[in-house]
Amino acid sequence: MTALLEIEDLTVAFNGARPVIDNLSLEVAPGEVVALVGESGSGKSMTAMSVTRLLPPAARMSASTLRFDGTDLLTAPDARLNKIRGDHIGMLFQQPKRMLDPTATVAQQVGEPLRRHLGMSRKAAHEHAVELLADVGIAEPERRAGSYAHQLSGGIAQRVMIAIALAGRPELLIADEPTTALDVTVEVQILQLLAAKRAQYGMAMVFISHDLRVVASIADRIAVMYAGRIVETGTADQILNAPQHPYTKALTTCSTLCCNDDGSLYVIPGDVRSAQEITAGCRFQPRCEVAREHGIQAKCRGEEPALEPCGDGSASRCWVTIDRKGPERSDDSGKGAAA
Ligand SMILES: Nc1ncnc2c1ncn2[C@@H]1O[C@H](COP(=O)(O)OP(=O)(O)OP(=O)(O)O)[C@@H](O)[C@H]1O
Repeated sequence: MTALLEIEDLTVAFNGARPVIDNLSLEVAPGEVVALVGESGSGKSMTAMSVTRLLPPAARMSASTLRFDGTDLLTAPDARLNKIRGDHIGMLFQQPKRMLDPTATVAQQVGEPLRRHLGMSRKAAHEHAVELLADVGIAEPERRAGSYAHQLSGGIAQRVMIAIALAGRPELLIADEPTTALDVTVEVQILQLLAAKRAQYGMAMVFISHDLRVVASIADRIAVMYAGRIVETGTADQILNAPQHPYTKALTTCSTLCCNDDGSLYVIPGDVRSAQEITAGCRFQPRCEVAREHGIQAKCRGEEPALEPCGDGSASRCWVTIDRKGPERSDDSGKGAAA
């Protein structure tokens, strides 16, 4: 099937420093939910901002392919990009109350894309905005339509943001940590709403989260990011139940709130910033317990492994998983997945 979103060899760097996204490739099929998972600073948001071409001005981006539904996003003029962002790619962010305009009512904000992109009159946009609020599960939508951001709870504000993002019936929704700022019960409700809307409209999603638990219920496929690289990719089932890469395994342990022998909560030793100092070898190596256990730190320090297919449709960037497969490994295409 032709990919809806195609990213090949995406690299993003700031001020000539080491790239924060390094040769990343990813495809999203129509209707598919792909989760990007990794610790803070691994490059998830920069990947999303590259797709919408909304990177900070200081960022320098390159890619061999960046295509959405046949449109080359690298060369598309601003007017076309604006239209794609409004009509075809919806966006959700972490702090819904901050993303809303404090000076406009809910109805004005939900109605704005309807007027701008669909050419609706003020009255028609208001009526449709109320319908959209009801559609995302907001009780008393008429009353809520007249509310301002400061009058909304975080969960209602995120429902409003979802109504805005889905107003143009986008083919792709990019959701960047959409539930991180919400409490657990509201988080579940928002995840259920997104899953329902995805089923209703058949839209694809790039769902960004630092938490594997959160993406478990919604993702078809998961790409695990570490220090600007995809280190493992596979179906949600593969990543959650049979992770290959030591970093994914460590994230899985964290997400199950596992305890160490002494009863303390398991955390991955070290932090992602240590990867900035790595100039050769695997970026996760300084934190990798598996490399230590296998006594292969020298190899891991010497050369960075490629993202290699694991034989079951998943792929992992780790010398341990590559060695396990022996010398007949296939090439590092990463197609249909990520590199
Ligand atoms: N304006 C900027 N100038 C320089 N570096 C930046 C800028 N914005 C982001 N970065 C760096 O880019 C890297 C990737 O950031 P990004 O926001 O994509 O990470 P993330 O995985 O989404 O984490 P988080 O969930 O914390 O946003 C980080 O090291 C970050 O410090």
